[in-house]
Parts: sequence; C-alpha cells; structure tokens
Amino acid sequence: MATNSISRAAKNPINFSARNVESQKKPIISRYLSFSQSTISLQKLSLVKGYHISRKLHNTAVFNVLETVESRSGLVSRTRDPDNVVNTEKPTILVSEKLGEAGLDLLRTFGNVECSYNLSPEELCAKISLCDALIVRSGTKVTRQVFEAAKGRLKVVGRAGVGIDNVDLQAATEFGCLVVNAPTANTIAAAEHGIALLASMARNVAQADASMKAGKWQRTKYVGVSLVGKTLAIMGFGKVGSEVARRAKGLGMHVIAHDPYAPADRARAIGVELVSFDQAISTADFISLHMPLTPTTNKIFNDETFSKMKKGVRIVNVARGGVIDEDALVRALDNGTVAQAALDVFTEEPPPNDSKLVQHENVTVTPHLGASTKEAQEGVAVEIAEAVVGALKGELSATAVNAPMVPPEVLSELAPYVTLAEKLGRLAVQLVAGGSGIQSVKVVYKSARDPDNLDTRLLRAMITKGIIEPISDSHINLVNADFTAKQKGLRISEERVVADSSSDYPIDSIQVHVSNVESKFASALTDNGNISIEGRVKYGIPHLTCVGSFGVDVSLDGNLILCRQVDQPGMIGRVGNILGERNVNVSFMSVGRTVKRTKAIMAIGVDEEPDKDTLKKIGEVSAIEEFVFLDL
Ligand SMILES: NC(=O)c1ccc[n+]([C@@H]2O[C@H](COP(=O)([O-])OP(=O)(O)OC[C@H]3O[C@@H](n4cnc5c(N)ncnc54)[C@H](O)[C@@H]3O)[C@@H](O)[C@H]2O)c1
Ligand SMILES: O=C(O)[C@H](O)COP(=O)(O)O
Repeated sequence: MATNSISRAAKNPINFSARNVESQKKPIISRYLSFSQSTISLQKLSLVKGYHISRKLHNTAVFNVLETVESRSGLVSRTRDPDNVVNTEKPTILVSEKLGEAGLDLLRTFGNVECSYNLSPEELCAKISLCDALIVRSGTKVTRQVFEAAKGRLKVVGRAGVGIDNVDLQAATEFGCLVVNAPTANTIAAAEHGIALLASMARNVAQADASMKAGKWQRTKYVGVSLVGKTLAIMGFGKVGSEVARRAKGLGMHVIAHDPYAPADRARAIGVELVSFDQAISTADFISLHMPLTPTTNKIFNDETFSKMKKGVRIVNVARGGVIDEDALVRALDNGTVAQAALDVFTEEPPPNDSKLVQHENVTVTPHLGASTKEAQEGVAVEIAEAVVGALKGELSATAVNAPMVPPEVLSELAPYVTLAEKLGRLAVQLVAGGSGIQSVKVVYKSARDPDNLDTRLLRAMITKGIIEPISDSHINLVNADFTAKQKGLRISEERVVADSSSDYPIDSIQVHVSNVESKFASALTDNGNISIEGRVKYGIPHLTCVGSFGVDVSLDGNLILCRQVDQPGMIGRVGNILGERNVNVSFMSVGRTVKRTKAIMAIGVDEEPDKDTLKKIGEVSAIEEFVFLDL
C-alpha cells in the first residue's frame, strides 16, 4: 500500500499563528476583522465586502458562509481629535468588569478603552452598538440581545478567564462575532484557592473566626481534622486538578484521581493513581471537584453518589456549582454523610440570600474567588488583551472558541467530510473504556488527491472536536483544536494513503485509530490493540464502514447500537422486535462478519435513545456477546 505520510504529531502542531497562516490561505475572518491603525483608511475602503458567518445548529460544527454583508463602514469608531483637525480612527473596547491594569494599558495602546462596570442588561445593550470589542468576566451576561443590539459592529468578545457559560456562543457565531478566552492564566490561583478551602474547612477557620468576632472563645467546639495521611480524591485531573494534586501531596495527603480522559502517565508522574468514579468517591476522606460542567457532569454529585461516599467525607468545589445537586448536598450534610463542604461556585450566582446551603453551619463559602488573585488577574488581563487586540487586527487566536475560518470553496466541498470527521471522533471516544486515558490518535485519509490539493486542517480539527467535546467544556474549532489537544496531552497524527480512485472526490475514506486503550466494545479493537473505525461519504451522507476488523455500512445519523453476536439466522429480527415493542424506531441496520457463521457485528441506527431496560433486554439475547450504545 502506497502511503504518503503527512504525520503531524501534536509535538509539532500546525502553527495557526497569523504569520504562518498569512503564507497559506488567508482566513475569511481576517477579511472583516482586519483592523490596523496605520492602514485603516485603505482597509476601510477595501472592507466594503465582508462575510457574515454562521454556525450550523446541532453539533455538526460546519460553519457556513451565509452571505456577504454589503457595507461594514460601521467597523471604525471615530474619536474627536482635540484640535478637531483629524479623526483618529481607533476601535472602541468596552470593559464591563474589573480588569488588571497591565491588560488595560495594552488595550489603550490600540484602541479607545471604556471601563463601565455594573451595567444593567439595558445599559449594556445601549452601549454595545458603539463598540468593536467587549471584555467581560463571569458576571456579565452576553446574551443574544447584546449581539442583536450591536447591529453588526461588535467584532470580538473577550472572556477574561476560562468559563464562557455567560456568553451566548451560538448567537456570537451567528452574528459573526469572535469569542476568545484566557484559559491558562488563572489555573494556579484556582488550585491555590482549592487548597485554601481544603485547609480552612478541615480546621473550621471561617466558623471559628465568626465565633470570635461574636465575642466567643470556643476551643472545644472547633476541633478540626488533620490532612496528613488522609485520602484526597481529585475529580477531574486537568489543569487545575493536577495543580491541586501536587500541592496536596506536599501536605502529606494520599492523592487519587478520577478522570476518564486523563493520561495515566501524567498522573503517575506526580504520584497520583487514576481510579474509577466509584472507587474515588467511596475511599476518599476529602473530595475536590475540578471537572467542567457538561451534560455528563451536571449534578453528578447527587443523592445516589453521596450515598456511596465514606461517612463524614469533606468536599471542596472550585469548579462549577452545577456539578452538584445542591439540595442533595444539604440533605447529605444534614444526615452526616458529608461532614463539611467548602464551596466557591454555585448553580445560581450569586445564590439566593436564604440559600440553605450557604447558611449551613458545616459549609464554608466564598463568592467565586478562585481566579481572584492580583497575579492571576494581571495574567488573565494581559492574556485577554493580547487576544482581543490580535482579533481586531485580524490575526488568528489560539484561544478562539468559535472562529470559523475556512474559505467557502473548501468548505462546500468538504462539508459532508467535516460531519463525518466529527462523528468518527465522537464514536471513537465513546468506544474508549473509562479509565483508559486517550493519548494518541492516528487519522488516515485515503484519497486520490494530490496532498497540496487537499487541506485536512478542518477535518483534523473536527475529529479533535468530536473526541474532546463530549468529555470537556472546551469548544473546539479550526483555530484552537491543536492547542486544546496539546493541552490535554492528546497527540493527533495524520497519514495519507493514496487511493487509485477518481480525484473528483476529495476523500475515499477516513480512518480513526486510538492507540493503547481499552474499549467498551472489544470488537472495535484490531489485532494491534487499537480502536479502529472507518467512515466514508456516500451520496453526500456520512457512513460508518468499518468497526475493528468488521465491515459494516450504516449512515451516521441519530444514535447507534453496535452488537457482536454469534452469526446465526434470526438475530436482526430478535433485536428489531425488542426495539419495535418499545417504540424505538430503527432507521437502518447492517451486519458485518469476518467468517460465515462465526462472529458478526450488527450496527443498528435508532432515532430515539432506548431506555436502560430496552438495552438490558438486547444484552440478554443469548447469542449477543457484547453491545454498546453510541450517541452520534
Ligand atoms: N472557581 C474559579 O474561579 C475557577 C477558576 C478556574 C477554573 N475553574 C473551573 O474549574 C474547572 C477545571 O478547569 P481546568 O482549567 O482545570 O479545565 P481542564 O479542561 O484543564 O480540566 C478539566 C478536566 O476534567 C476532565 N473531565 C471531563 N469530564 C469528566 C468527568 N465526567 N469526570 C471526571 N473528569 C472529567 C477532563 O478530562 C479534564 O482533564 C472548570 O469547570 C473551570 O471552569 C473555576
Ligand atoms: O472560569 C473562570 O475562569 C473562573 O470561574 C473565574 O471567573 P471570574 O473571571 O469571574 O473570576
């Protein structure tokens, strides 16, 4: 087989810096975000045509160039010159929450900076149509109404911090507004706050302080517990979680962690054992939460999971309030399952004044202060100022969270392959067994095209998106895919296999191989121990064509059940009946086998998600040896 290797491990990722991209294909976004002070007048003339970009709904992540926007003369704000001779045209940057001085200074070198804090939603909407950029923290809600009120002028929203849950990303993208964040500068601050809460909770510092200020001297009431020798479970072993682990080890704690997607060797390197969710919560004396808020982690700490914890466990949360069912936590505190909790984040911020959780005597609270150190705020301010200025200049940003930058002609040809790529990524990650930790993914494109005539950056980004988004709150696109993969220790390499078919079509097939992991569905593993899947586009529709060593042919739409069974008559009917009886509509079925009457794989597309009982019934069919349900 002839191979033309274009391997690009994340060690040497595609450089999306502006300089590099300039020499490749000029990104569309720079055509309308370009904003250089020296050449602004010429640019203004050349910017009479820009592009309005929208993101397709429903997870496809295909970004469409919708329409050209006739005139963008509103791109430039006018500042009155003191002598009233010339108009110095500079972008206007609205900063709606406190930002470090170093960041403000940097912004002032480039634009007119207006700092207006505590704006009501109406006041923000009234101002925004005069602004080219908006910088916020977690306290400003950047809603669809804000983008509507901007009337096309707002070009970039900068989130001075990690979480972008206060920005309506869908609306931002629809309105052609870039959103950038500052994901790394507050990691240490958040980790230090976690440790501060851990230690002060264990020694009742806040309660004892309040008691003394109330004129009491209660030495026996506030006897604490020691940290040394205790087991701490870190839930979410990412940037903040691993820094908390390092510090807790320094305090003499035994640290374990649960993170289904973290590489075991990164944990081992700092002496932390990765364990299952149940093992972590049932053996820990202290639990510290550092996972993102995603549909999977929403209220993951609830009545059921609290009941599995060691009686008297102590919990710290500096991640997001929504990962805890707060009513269940109050119950667990009341019945003594949880001895104490220390919380920096809440489902609703600020929480209501009469919140039972906040008022609970065994709870220590801080008002979302994790990132609030002078150092972190300066760092975040500079990180976000650089990103916003870069975006206003038309440069690509490594921390963009919603930037579609694909030339329209490339996009229209690749669109179905883009969908295929993301779905293969989503499928691959769902086939990985919890605890395995993905480190290395190889993507193989079979194509008759000359490599120079096939730009796979978007496909690679979408595979990365498919792999990372189900397990993280990161938003992946062409700009930030490599950056995010690298941050998560995920190496993605690409290889080209030359096909002898027609080069009218860009790609014959895409294979995704995940190395050295265990699989929830053993049949997805090939002889070399990798999870391997392959897909193709047929009549414009993405299809799954291979799972492990088994050929199948199902369109990738809705949900998928994969079953391995003894190859014998009647299997399709039996499984089909179970689904039919429970009103689950089968959209397609395909059976693949290696040798007749031995083993076969059945791939079943279903419109609805079958309930647990239905899946159990499928598992009970005697000839079925294993099965897995996959959400596409
Ligand atoms: N309180 C604050 O001021 C503050 C400051 C910074 C970050 N944060 C929050 O802390 C959290 C972690 O931030 P980070 O920068 O370390 O992010 P990160 O992306 O580096 O780490 C998150 C980790 O959680 C893991 N994860 C995903 N799903 C999981 C699951 N179901 N179970 C266990 N682990 C899972 C991911 O694999 C990843 O390793 C985020 O929610 C962030 O918003 C809060
Ligand atoms: O997501 C973050 O970066 C933290 O939660 C900090 O938020 P803040 O900028 O509002 O302090």
